[in-house]
Amino acid sequence: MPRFAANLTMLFTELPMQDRFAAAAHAGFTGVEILFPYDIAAKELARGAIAAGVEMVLLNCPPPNWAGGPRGFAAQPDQQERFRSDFDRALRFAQALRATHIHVMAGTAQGVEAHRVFVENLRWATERAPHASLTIEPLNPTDMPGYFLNDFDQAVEIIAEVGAANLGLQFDAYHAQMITGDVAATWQRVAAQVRHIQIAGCPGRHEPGCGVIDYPAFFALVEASGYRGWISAEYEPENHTEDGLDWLPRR
Ligand SMILES: O=C(O)C(=O)[C@H](O)CO
Ligand SMILES: [Mg+2]
Repeated sequence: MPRFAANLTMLFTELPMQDRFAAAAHAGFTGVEILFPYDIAAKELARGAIAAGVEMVLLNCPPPNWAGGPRGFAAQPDQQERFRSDFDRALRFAQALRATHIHVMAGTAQGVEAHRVFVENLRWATERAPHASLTIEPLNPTDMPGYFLNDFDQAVEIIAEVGAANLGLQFDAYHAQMITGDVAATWQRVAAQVRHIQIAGCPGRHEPGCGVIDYPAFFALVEASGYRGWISAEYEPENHTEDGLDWLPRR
């Protein structure tokens, strides 16, 4: 059975960040992720995770914070210097938090030069942090217009081109359904590259129990593929987070 993590940027937002770790543990999650943790000192976050007994599974890189910033710039040709310094900051946070994965966000960009820069930045980052697991995640163009990485085949090609053992695919089932209309078939195509999974109901991006994705079937498929990583709940709760956790296995 895969392990389940709660995305603390989106779940338990009824509480201050420091209290979300314990709330996630109490609800039955054994891991947590925070999209952009950089507004809070890493030591403080690490204390919260340790006290609650949850593992830090993932953080995003760059940008520096969640409020109003762009969704990354690793594929933006004029931002390579900034990418490198912000990646180093993400690495320091990941080390302090003992985070399993760092999600490298491409940002809005298009064309051949963006592809070249993204590959170059990813090569640099995988060499800079040979012991870190880095991921890239296709985001659907309805929610994230103009985002460079918006297709699963494109992501698999980029991972192959970078050719680093510590770079893999972040498979968000919500985005997969939005992009391809068939999350199960997409999973079958790319499962070998997947390092991390995120889930939400589709459409709407609410609880995994609502919408067209059959999550019990998806979890069975994932398990049958031999996936042993995390599945992270990354959705906007319809109401109070605690009231919408019926989908979580083993509760
Ligand atoms: O949008 C998503 O699905 C993500 O996982 C991004 O990291 C959010 O910034
Ligand atoms: Mg996601």
